[in-house]
Amino acid sequence: MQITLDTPLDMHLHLRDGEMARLVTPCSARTFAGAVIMPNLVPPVTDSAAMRDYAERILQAADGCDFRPYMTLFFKNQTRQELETALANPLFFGLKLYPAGATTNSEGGVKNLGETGTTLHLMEEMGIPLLIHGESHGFVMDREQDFLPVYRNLATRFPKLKISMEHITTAAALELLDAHENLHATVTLQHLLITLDDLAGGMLKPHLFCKPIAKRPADRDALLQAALSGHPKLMFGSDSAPHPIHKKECCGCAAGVFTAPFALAKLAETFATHQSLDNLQAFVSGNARRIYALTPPDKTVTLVDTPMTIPAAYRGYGQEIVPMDAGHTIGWSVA
Ligand SMILES: NC(=O)N[C@@H](CC(=O)O)C(=O)O
Repeated sequence: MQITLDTPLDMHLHLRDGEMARLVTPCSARTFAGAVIMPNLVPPVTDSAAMRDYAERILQAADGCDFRPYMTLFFKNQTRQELETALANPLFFGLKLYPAGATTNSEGGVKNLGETGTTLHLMEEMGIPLLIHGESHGFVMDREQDFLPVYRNLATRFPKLKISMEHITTAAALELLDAHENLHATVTLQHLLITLDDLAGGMLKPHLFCKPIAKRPADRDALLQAALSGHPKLMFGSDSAPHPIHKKECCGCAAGVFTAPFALAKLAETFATHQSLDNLQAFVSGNARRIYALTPPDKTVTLVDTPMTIPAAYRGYGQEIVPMDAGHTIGWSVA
């Protein structure tokens, strides 16, 4: 069995910077035609000059692969002038809003959502998508669910604003997605496959720890069914988020799961296992292209049902990252 995918897109990706970016960027650029690049560097990418320079470093790190970084700015109540300057860069994609402290490097995020209205009005008027890390500061298993009223409120107040609920993890978020025309969502590989049990039900698995945390079987099953069915508002966004091994295998494990190098192969295996390969194209590209009218570089990737073993670690440029399912064999690989 095999499948050829056109212009695969990763709609939520962390490439970091410096040596780490040099190691991980080719892992995505080899198989994806483009990816939405998250701005949570230290310091975060808040203005157009920093965004332009970061895009340049990513393109250099992509090592000759045809790969379009769709760049985001870290939401900071940007002004009209700042948004216009960003829009002048053809690689600019949207603004990513982090509630302050919700996840890795988000300390400078939004403290008071009530103060975001002016920028959101401008974004609506200018057609700039809003990407949100939708978690409250409550109990960890309820953070996404607690945030859903915020999505509802924003979707209603700004009906022309394209809002993406990033890396959704609950059946409740899926329901909300269907209730508002202007809501869209990304979902990761790990949230289609694992629950809290896989992470913490037995021995603690740091390489499965991310934000939002994996939820209940019913949530995982609902997300998987939606992806397998090619749900038209659901897009693949790996949230592949590399951390060096010493920040994962330690006391105080950083949140983030690294999946980029084999995400498409694992998705192909998953969709094939559920006789849903026909819907993979929509999930990994078609939906995103339609929702955002994207024209990524032409690129096709053929996946075959030839097994591959996920490496124990990815090493280079003085970095070492342990991926999800390190050392496991999966049934599919890139041809
Ligand atoms: N997903 C994560 O657990 N971590 C991401 C940030 C994020 O997307 O939440 C990271 O940058 O490490």
